[in-house]
Amino acid sequence: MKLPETQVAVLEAASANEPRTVESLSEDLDRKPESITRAAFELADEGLLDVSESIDESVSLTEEGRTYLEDGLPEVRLYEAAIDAGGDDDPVQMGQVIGASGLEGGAVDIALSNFARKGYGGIDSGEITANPDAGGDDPEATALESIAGGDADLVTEDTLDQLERRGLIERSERTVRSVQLTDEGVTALMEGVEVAEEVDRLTSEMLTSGEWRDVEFSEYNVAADAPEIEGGRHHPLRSMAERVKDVLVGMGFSEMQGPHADAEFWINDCLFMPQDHPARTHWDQFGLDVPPMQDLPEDVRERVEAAHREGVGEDGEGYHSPWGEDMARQIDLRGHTTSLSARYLSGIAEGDLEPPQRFFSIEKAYRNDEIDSTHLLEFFQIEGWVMADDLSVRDLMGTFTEFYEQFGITDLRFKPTYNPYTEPSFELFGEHPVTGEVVEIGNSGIFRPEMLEPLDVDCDVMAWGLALERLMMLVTGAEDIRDVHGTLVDLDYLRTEEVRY
Ligand SMILES: N[C@@H](Cc1ccccc1)C(=O)O
Repeated sequence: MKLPETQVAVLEAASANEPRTVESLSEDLDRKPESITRAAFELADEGLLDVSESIDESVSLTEEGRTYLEDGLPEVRLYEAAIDAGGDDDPVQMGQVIGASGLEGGAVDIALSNFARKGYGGIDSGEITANPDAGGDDPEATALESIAGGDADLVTEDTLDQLERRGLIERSERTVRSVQLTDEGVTALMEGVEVAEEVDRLTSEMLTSGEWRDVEFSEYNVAADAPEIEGGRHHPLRSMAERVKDVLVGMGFSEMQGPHADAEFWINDCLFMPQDHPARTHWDQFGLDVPPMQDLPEDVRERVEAAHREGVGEDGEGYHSPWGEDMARQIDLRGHTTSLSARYLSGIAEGDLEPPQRFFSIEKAYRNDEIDSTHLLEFFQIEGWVMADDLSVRDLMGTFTEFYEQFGITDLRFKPTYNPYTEPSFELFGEHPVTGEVVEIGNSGIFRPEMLEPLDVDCDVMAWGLALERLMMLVTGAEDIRDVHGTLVDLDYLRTEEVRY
């Protein structure tokens, strides 16, 4: 009889007297379990082998379980501390016993609830008593040791259930396949089996040489186990950015581009932010230790300086605050992408622009913020502006309503705010779908003449900076930004998050 190579190997390694697992064959024959499984099923189809399946349950300690294995269960530590303090004779102060036990934080609550459940003693008005008869081996502690030592079968089902409820162990099931020779298989082996030339994929060489005519092709077994393959894919936040881009392009906007590290001139000075403005100290903007920006357009620089010193228009006052070129040329990581808007409005990016114009960017901004559930040190800002002859706050609100509707967000709220470069200014808020909390999602306004005139723009410009991550939180219901973006994100989330469209 002629059989493909792997089938011959499996047949020869299988025994008629005792089942052998696919894993052990895979090790002995140095072939992948999935090819052994495939060969085994093919041999079973031929009647040469029996394949049997059983479920193997494995138990392992979770991180918390391992901690308790080392340090002792919290309730046992509490009990021991209570006994040491004489709690088996008279009630003792709880604070004192907890202190002596060395338990801290959440472990204290865990200790107290299990202490009561296990009848280790009583707790009453801040005092604790220990039941002297309760000492001895704690079955859960013993079970943790057995499981760690690979003897999970010594542990009773009840204890396993209890440990699983406490989150101290993880149980997983897996199918174990074993093979055994049938009588027909034994006969075939005695009569002799040979390796047949069989291929599992067609190559271009086979096609050109004509060899494909003479070989035998193995059949596909779509039921065979195969390793999971994680293909590359876009980060969910990147997909969200792409979607926002599509929406804005659909609304007639063009994309802006520009440097992440830029002169403070474009980040702050053009935005009529005085050089002694608190946001310019390095507390929330990252300054870079690099040579200053050389090429600032001289005419724009002069007009910006004049706006800062004397103001703009007849009633202009300016800040009269110190203004120096050194600071304007200093390079920072941009704290907002409004630096791009300043570059585009000034004409240095695309030349002079005639109204109407619409521009956007979805790019990173960097701030030295305190990291928490809604802040990272860098985030994606959805920057945008519209230039036209006559714009009002209604246009701004209408644009936001239309934009956010495309993401199913219809309950926008607006709150007046202050920006040095816009008047009036509005913050935007949306409701978080899970927590119901009202979350800030952006900031906006109509650029002031003190910003526009030095940039030589003589019509209206409304503008905004929205946070992509916050939009993502409202769309996905994520409650912590760190679950979506950054080093703490769960890989499974990145692999399996559905594409939202
Ligand atoms: N630069 C502002 C956003 C903004 C842009 C344009 C106009 C008004 C506000 C921020 O980072 O919060």
